[in-house]
Amino acid sequence: MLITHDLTYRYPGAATTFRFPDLSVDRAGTLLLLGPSGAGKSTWLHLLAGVLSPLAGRMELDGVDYAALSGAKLDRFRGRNIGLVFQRPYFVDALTVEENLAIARRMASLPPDPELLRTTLHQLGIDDHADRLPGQLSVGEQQRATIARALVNRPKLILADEPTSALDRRNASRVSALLRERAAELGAALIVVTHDERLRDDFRQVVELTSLATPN
Ligand SMILES: Nc1ncnc2c1ncn2[C@@H]1O[C@H](COP(=O)(O)OP(=O)(O)OP(=O)(O)O)[C@@H](O)[C@H]1O
Repeated sequence: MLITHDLTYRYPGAATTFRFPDLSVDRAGTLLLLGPSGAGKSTWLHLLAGVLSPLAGRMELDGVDYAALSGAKLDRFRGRNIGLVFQRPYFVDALTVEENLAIARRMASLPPDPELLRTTLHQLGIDDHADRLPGQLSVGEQQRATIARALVNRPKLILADEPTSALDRRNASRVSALLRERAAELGAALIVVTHDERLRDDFRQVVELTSLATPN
């Protein structure tokens, strides 16, 4: 379960501070954070991912307090427990799709599991592309490969930043369904931040945001 309490963040030198509503997301819960561009959604997701550290407040995932972790421990915690899906895929271009997935496991110090990689790619309908380079996939296929990579460590929490904004209606609906199905299968909590209104009805919890920034 993910819990946050009184989270705030300020970019260095900024005149405003972001204040985030408290969250409580159960194991296998789904949450959509819906808001306009610039509201602070990506900032929020980076905090939840432990990529940014809050100015104040607490975050806990399955009883582990983020504040107790730093450096390599935090990287390892993230690699093992949090699956990240960004709007644009970040792959190692010179490696195949399957090799990119294998790296995600290695970076989290998890043992190789070729069977799991193949199964995951199959579930996402891109097993035919396992041996291709990421640049040889369509945008929709790359997005599914990104989701596959977020799943191969069997995370407790999946965080997705605008996973559907660049996709047409059919692919957006497919990606939304895949994220929810795979999260449910893993028993992982799923949080999606987006301005894509098309996702509104797909999620159990929806939090609508206006700007989260307030003057210091
Ligand atoms: N590194 C940074 N330094 C200073 N300000 C930043 C930085 N990153 C983002 N911001 C500012 O914080 C605000 C929120 O940005 P954020 O990316 O979190 O919004 P968002 O809701 O995800 O928007 P979008 O949907 O356009 O990505 C914006 O005004 C942005 O300019």
